[in-house]
Amino acid sequence: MLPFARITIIGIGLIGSSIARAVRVEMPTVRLTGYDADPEVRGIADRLQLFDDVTDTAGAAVIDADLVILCVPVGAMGAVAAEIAADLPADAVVSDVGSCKEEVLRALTEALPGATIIPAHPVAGTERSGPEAGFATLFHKRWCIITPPEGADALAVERVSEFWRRLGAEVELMEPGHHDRVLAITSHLPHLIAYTIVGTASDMEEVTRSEVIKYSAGGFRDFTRIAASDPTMWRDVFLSNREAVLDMLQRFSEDLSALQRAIRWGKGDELFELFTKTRAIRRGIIEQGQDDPAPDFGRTHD
Ligand SMILES: NC(=O)C1=CN([C@@H]2O[C@H](COP(=O)(O)OP(=O)(O)OC[C@H]3O[C@@H](n4cnc5c(N)ncnc54)[C@H](O)[C@@H]3O)[C@@H](O)[C@H]2O)C=CC1
Ligand SMILES: O=C(O)C(=O)Cc1ccc(O)cc1
Repeated sequence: MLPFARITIIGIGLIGSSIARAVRVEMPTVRLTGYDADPEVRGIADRLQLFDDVTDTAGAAVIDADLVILCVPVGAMGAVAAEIAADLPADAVVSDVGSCKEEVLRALTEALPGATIIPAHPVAGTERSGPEAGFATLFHKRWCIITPPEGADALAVERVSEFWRRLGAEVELMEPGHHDRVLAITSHLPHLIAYTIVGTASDMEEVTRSEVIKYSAGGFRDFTRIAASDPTMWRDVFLSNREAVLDMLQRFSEDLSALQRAIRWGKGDELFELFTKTRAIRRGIIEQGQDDPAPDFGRTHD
């Protein structure tokens, strides 16, 4: 049996449109409704026939939904939840796909007291955004972390888990605060570092900058892909997960200072030891089948 029959997606960007496409493939009998605050995005969603219905207001989109998934930047989650509050059916499950969970859960709970809220985070994406960037296989073999609030309805948690499994994801449950610390180091800090290094390179004098572009071999190119990620989305991530990101950043700066010292004093053995350890981590990731799918996905879905 299908976990949900009438699904509403609010925010039709990379993630919202990918969910819509995947639902069409994996659960074709589901009735899909979409809403986006941007009329141009609503027009594109109509043209691409991603939904059975695209509505002009958030309230109209949720009126008969049994699952509502908020796919907007994390800083907009609370406002969107407040917008749907009056029209949300009492038995609907509300979920989201935000990259940070603790503050989003607080915002959703405040805007929707008494609603069944089961947040989720598909750990899958690319640097691209908007409805045309999405694709149906985005979640295949990727983790989806469900972060239920304390005392959450077990059946609702299982229905949301089953929904994500049907889209091809592997589901894991996690406490929201723990999720935010894990993602701070595995996703948020790497993005911050990419934004910094590309920013530093672009601040160089004119002649060096053109050489940076000309000779951007592997390392720098990989950073520019990540640093091309959506500015609104990532501004919101850093403001929402402030504590955990600042904590990881502190540790990172200490480790960076240690490396700086090792280079200054010619401690090659320290450098070698670290690089050997990090190489093993990369190999471990590949063995688990979690190596970087994004660049290929991005290219084949242009
Ligand atoms: N981009 C990625 O790789 C991943 C993103 N996420 C999370 O998914 C969420 C969506 O991200 P993307 O799809 O990448 O962003 P996106 O920029 O592609 O799409 C966001 C959409 O939300 C709409 N929107 C913004 N404010 C709104 C509002 N108040 N009401 C209705 N619509 C509104 C925008 O018009 C836009 O179409 C974010 O919370 C992000 O943290 C999660 C996993 C991966
Ligand atoms: O494009 C990449 O490399 C990503 O890291 C995609 C991504 C961005 C944000 C998330 O919360 C999860 C995945």
